[in-house]
Amino acid sequence: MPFKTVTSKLAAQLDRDLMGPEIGFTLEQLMELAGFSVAQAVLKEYPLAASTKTQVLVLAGPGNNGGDGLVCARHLKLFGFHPVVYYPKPNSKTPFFSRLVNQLKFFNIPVLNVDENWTQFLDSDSTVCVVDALFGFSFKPPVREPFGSILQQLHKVQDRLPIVSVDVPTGWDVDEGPVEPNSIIPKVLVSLTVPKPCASKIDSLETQHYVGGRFVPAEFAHKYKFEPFPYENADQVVKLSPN
Ligand SMILES: NC(=O)C1=CN([C@@H]2O[C@H](COP(=O)(O)OP(=O)(O)OC[C@H]3O[C@@H](n4cnc5c(N)ncnc54)[C@H](OP(=O)(O)O)[C@@H]3O)[C@@H](O)[C@H]2O)[C@@H](O)CC1
Ligand SMILES: [K+]
Repeated sequence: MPFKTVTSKLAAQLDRDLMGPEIGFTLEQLMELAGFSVAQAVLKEYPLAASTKTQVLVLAGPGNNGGDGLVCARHLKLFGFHPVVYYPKPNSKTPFFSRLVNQLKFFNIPVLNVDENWTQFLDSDSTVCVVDALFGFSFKPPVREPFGSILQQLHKVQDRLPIVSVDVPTGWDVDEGPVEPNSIIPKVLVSLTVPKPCASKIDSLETQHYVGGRFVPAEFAHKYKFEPFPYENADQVVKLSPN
């Protein structure tokens, strides 16, 4: 399905618009829907009935992309998966993020800190997939540590352990795509609200492309010059390619 994209600059403006005084969404509301939609994409791609594996490794970054990952982990648990979260640089700017972490503890979901051994979960015998919620549309290369080393590890295992990237494959230039030679190639990309330009660089033979974050009416989509996506029923994601 052909799709329009919005640049990183426009995506940030769209976000501010949704959370501005006129429309009035809160970050918490949008993040809940964003994380919920990523969990739905995981379930659609890796149905529990098709495998004996249930473990999912969620890598959460320091910004809102990481927050989507924290929410996603909670919904994955409700769906029947066993998520483990690696959260090396907790967001300390707002208490909301520590509340999301408390919710994970409430759900008995392990949250590993920077010093803990997260690479033990890069094991395709027990792990279904890795959710890449490290960076989204505000990422500016080059990547700083510890995230550079994390990406190197992911690059090494990506042929045997599928990566599900949230909004933007981490390390990709949001507008240009995979500019670094060792960029990760996700098996699934879940664009949020509307794909960013890097999504047009994915190879549909390698990467299944979904859009999620079902939170704008048609008029708002038209203001940002894209068509609403053909979500079915109560689905929070729609597959754009291959279809
Ligand atoms: N409307 C929507 O669609 C919604 C979108 N949502 C989600 O929000 C995402 C955008 O979130 P965001 O703006 O917080 O930025 P994000 O990409 O998480 O990264 C910022 C962090 O990364 C850091 N950082 C940057 N570059 C770095 C580097 N090279 N190396 C290391 N660190 C680096 C930077 O640190 P700083 O530079 O500030 O020190 C900061 O801490 C979006 O993609 C979507 O997933 C939903 O939650 C809500 C509704
Ligand atoms: K990401």
